[in-house]
Amino acid sequence: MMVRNNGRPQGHLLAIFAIFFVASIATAEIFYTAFSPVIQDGFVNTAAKICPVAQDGYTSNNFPWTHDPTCVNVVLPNEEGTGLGIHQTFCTYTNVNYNNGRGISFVVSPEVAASITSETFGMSVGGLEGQVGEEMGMWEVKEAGWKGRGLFAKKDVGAIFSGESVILKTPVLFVAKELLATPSTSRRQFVLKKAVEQLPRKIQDILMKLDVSVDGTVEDIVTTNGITVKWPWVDENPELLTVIPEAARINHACRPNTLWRFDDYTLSFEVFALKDIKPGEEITRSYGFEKRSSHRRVKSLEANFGFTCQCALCTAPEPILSASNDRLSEIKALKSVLPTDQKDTPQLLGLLPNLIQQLEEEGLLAELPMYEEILAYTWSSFGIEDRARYWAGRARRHWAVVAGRESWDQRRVGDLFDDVRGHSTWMSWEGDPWEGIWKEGTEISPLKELAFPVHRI
Ligand SMILES: C[S@@+](CC[C@H](N)C(=O)[O-])C[C@H]1O[C@@H](n2cnc3c(N)ncnc32)[C@H](O)[C@@H]1O
Repeated sequence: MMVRNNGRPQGHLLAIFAIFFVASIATAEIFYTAFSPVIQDGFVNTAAKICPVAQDGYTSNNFPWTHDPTCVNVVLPNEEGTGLGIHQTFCTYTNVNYNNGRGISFVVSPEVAASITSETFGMSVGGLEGQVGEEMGMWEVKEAGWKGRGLFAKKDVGAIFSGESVILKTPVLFVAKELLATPSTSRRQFVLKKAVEQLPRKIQDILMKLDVSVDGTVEDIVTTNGITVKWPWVDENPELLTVIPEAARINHACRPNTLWRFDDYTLSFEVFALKDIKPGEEITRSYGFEKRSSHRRVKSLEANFGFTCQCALCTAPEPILSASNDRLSEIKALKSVLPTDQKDTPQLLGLLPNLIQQLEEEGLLAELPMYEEILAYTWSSFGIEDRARYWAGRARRHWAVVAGRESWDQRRVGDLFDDVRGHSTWMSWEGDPWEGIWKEGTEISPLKELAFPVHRI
């Protein structure tokens, strides 16, 4: 039986290193992978209607779908990318009633479909919809020059504050990225078209009017507007492209004013403000590559998304671009010398304030709280209360934006902020924290940190 547990590990740390290394490791899950014993190939035999999907060890014909799945067998490229590999089945699964009649279609393997439980369907964010974004008059779709149309904060409402939700919707389409890599063009297009045709008419019309890049097929709509999410409920965590028509209008910026999160349990997709957005300002998100230098960023966006970036940074005058490139190099260099051995922890006091400052100046805000939190634990471990509290306060504020006000991350560092001396990291460093910290001929020095003002939070 698959166990779904969105809870995260509790407990404290001389957390500095744990955060570093554990943050990137996905929460371990026990995955239940089902295999559909009868796969009908919709392309070969379009009359075949039944494509049973195993659920919790039992087999049911169409749960929770309102249409019988339609499947195709395709050949995937092999792992080396040098030729064709194994055959794989992908099917269209639709629930036309999902989320108060918004509807939802998946074009995925039977294993992925089998991992979607009735619980997920019961937890849809239907109740919250209608309170966020469009319906609240927060934003509107308008012309955005070279970028086509875009999403803008409405002029006649106040600012959208950092952390505030801008869009909270369920996707209407999920497509396995693997399918898009197959050479079986007609089979691929067959199931993709089916997935749209089975959705409610209103959503079909909205989907088919989204921006396109090549030929206006459903595949083109999916690749132009889809956002990549990982599906953690089956082995190998396949990537799915998901289309949320409202979010699809958001243009790319290398220094965006929103971030998004996808809850793979409730299937809710939320776009939220990363910083305050003024009335009339364009709402942007990053499609990726934001840490690369300007030239490489533009090339990567062209290669992966087929457009030449016209965002504020990419079109900025040369001195601004080169200052940004310098900061990006500095950020990379600082990250590369961060200590990986616990005995070198004191070096963090010199390196992290510099890194945080560069990230802040560069507008790479999403990365701030992790480093601020590490710094807070470091000061706490050396028994310097005001500095531990200062950095914990900053980390807590930034986590509340980046991970959410109710997030575990925000609460975790909040524990330190609320009671530094009672925290498990307090005075946990054994020995003299200043020993070996000044390295002859290097800039690794805590002096920079000591120059940081300690504000009352
Ligand atoms: C997901 S859509 C965004 C909304 C789209 N502009 C529209 O009119 O619906 C992605 C497309 O918008 C355009 N676009 C998005 N961000 C851009 C940017 N920074 N510079 C130039 N074009 C951009 C590109 O044509 C891209 O293929």
